[in-house]
Amino acid sequence: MTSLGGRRRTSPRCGRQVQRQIIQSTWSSLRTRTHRAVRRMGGGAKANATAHAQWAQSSGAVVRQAIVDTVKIALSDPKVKSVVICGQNGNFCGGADIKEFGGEMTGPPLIPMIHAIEAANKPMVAAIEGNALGGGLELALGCHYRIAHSKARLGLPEVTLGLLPAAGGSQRLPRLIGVPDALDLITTGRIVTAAEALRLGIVDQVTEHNTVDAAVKFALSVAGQPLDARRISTFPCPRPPDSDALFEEAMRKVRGSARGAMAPVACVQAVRAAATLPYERGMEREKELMATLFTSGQARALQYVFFAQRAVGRWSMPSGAGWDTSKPRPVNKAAVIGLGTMGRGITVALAQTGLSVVAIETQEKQLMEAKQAVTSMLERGAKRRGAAPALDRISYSRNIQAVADVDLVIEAVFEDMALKLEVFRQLSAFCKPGTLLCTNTSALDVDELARGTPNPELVVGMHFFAPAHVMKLLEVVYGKRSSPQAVATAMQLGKKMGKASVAVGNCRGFVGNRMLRLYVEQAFFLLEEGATPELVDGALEEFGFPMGVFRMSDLSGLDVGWRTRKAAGQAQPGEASGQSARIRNGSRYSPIGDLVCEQGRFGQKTGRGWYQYDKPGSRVARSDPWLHSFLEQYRARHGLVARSIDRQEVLERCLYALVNEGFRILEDGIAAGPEDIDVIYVFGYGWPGHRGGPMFYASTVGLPKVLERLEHYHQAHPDVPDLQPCGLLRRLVASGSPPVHRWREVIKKLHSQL
Ligand SMILES: CCCCCC/C=C/CC(=O)SCCNC(=O)CCNC(=O)[C@H](O)C(C)(C)COP(=O)(O)OP(=O)(O)OC[C@H]1O[C@@H](n2cnc3c(N)ncnc32)[C@H](O)[C@@H]1OP(=O)(O)O
Repeated sequence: MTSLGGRRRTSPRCGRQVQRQIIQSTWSSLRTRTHRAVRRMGGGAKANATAHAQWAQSSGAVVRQAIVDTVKIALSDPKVKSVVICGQNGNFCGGADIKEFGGEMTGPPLIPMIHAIEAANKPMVAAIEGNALGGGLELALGCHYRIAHSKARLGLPEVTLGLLPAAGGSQRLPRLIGVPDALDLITTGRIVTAAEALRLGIVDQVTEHNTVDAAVKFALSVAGQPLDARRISTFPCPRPPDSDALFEEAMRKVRGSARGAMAPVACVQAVRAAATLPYERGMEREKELMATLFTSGQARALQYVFFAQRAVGRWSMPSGAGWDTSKPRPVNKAAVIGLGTMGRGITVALAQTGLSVVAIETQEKQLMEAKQAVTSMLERGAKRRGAAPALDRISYSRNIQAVADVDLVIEAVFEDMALKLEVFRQLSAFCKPGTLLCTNTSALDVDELARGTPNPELVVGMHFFAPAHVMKLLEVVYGKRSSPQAVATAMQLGKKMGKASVAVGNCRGFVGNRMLRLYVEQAFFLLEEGATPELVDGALEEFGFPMGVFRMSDLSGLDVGWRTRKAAGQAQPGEASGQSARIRNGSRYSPIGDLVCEQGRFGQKTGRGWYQYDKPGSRVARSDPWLHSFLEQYRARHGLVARSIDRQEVLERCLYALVNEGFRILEDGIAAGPEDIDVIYVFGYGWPGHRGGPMFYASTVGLPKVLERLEHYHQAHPDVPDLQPCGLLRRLVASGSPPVHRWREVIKKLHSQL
């Protein structure tokens, strides 16, 4: 048996040898070690040489070369009976280095390397600790056996990067675990635990102990046994009897869930090739499909989102404080105040994270209902994950004094400033010193709330999205006086809850809702000018949103925005006609949404909204003749002449207005960079990931074009000041429209000149 570091040990039990190949799968930090290892190998590798290597294009070539060489040596050495391939530092291999995808491929190609491993005449065993993802799992699938640690995670997440598993993964996985499960994993990129991998048949054994030792023991036990039945590429692909229907259903599902996204469709096509073609032809199809995806704009956009998601973790505040200078406080116990829909979801999310939670609701009946709802949400989640529900982590109380020993409170009462101020006053009296006070609000002023407490530095906003235990986005809103430590604590808690957490400044609507207002407003204006909800929604859904603006409004309830507009003094009762009915503070305003609400049409919950539904609560939207004649009468009353509007105009008006506000947000320093806005939109507002978020999208359209179209629409609608192109957009265009990752430099310069 050969050990790490080039020392050779002989198995005391059988005297046979196992070659261990170390694949280094962490990304940049170990490059130097990679090079050292390469030099060692270059200096005359022996059969027992260790390859510390990295799965990356630049050094990935080195890894592949090392694997090819070492496997060759191991196979030709009669003393070596079996080979174990493992990672280093507890990690098998997380897959390719995404940053290197644009570069030239050098070194031995991956596919022949995996084929050589599979064709080996000695048992090749993958010892999987940590992650085996993407190319990492494809390598493991080329091995004859896979032994995983119980904490390992396995998956083919390529689809989330706009790709498909193109090193044989799309052809081997269905042969190994069958078409339905392979389709699920490959089209969703879902990552599975070792236990699920064992149940699915991806791994042969799971160990709680040292994985490499277990794999070595296993490798020795199978040395000399025939391998023909272990080469996955030679397996016939099990074909379900109704496979045509299965693939059609899979195609319908991916087309419905990721509208316009190419990768999930290509994944279905690749698995279909595995099920219908001999392996070699399937591999050709896999290659063909990957060739289209690899250089596509969609793959670039999704890979941008991957890095943007990580970039938002490196948050900063205008003061310069940020993730690298602010230490979060430990949070072991938290309280949630108010157990409506949001409070319940937040309670579930906290309990699932492993925190002790005190859930407080003053009304007995509501408390009982909430307890029941939270319990069933936790039970459903636990069943899905195959874990025990975290019921005993939650205690329920009607008394706000139960917050006395918590480290952090999330207030989730009704969106009413007076009510929230009163809750914060009580919290300040009952919490122990230093308790962080968070408000779950989608629009209220965090500074005003903070001013009402003796310790404003402990106050931050945590804007969750409904349902809070499911939606991935969290806006962490810092006020003028929030301490960096308070922000760091909220950001870390968000990360622990598995949220894409984005730190943003305090302004009306924060980032997401501030931009959304402009998007919705343009949709209303388009209705006034001649569009229908169907036309607007059709254009937006074709663009890739899961729901257009009107369908989404029906789902979330029209009354929510109406209440906000009434509170802001915008919505006024009655059907006044004439120009003044459509002007607020000197700017164009559309009362269409208010008038629809006055009819008691609040969307799905009332069975009527922008569409009609079979009954209240039903989800299938049907075109509503009432709405169309309402629009005609409205236009007639206001002297508006309907004109023909095409989908292009719908997209430009709605999306560029939203993007323009994004530039204003960057200019105001409410978001630190375009990545923050893009992550908020992709994870919280259904912006299609394959378009990369609104700011990335603007860069792909071309900033000069966005500027020109905004100027055009502003000229056509001078009463809509929001359409006036933002100064930052002009500045970026004047500086040659740099790529999105360089916008921060321009923004920094702009801020330094203010
Ligand atoms: C023409 C055919 C060519 C075929 C070539 C072969 C193709 C193979 C396909 C693939 O393998 S695609 C890649 C598949 N793998 C993944 O998608 C995994 C992505 N990574 C993750 O899921 C996670 O990072 C992790 C591995 C589970 C680790 O999670 P953890 O929370 O511990 O760390 P992070 O904060 O996510 O990442 C740390 C650090 O590393 C960077 N990074 C992570 N993965 C990659 C990667 N695949 N490529 C480049 N860089 C990666 C990440 O950006 C972080 O760095 P930062 O500087 O802090 O941003």
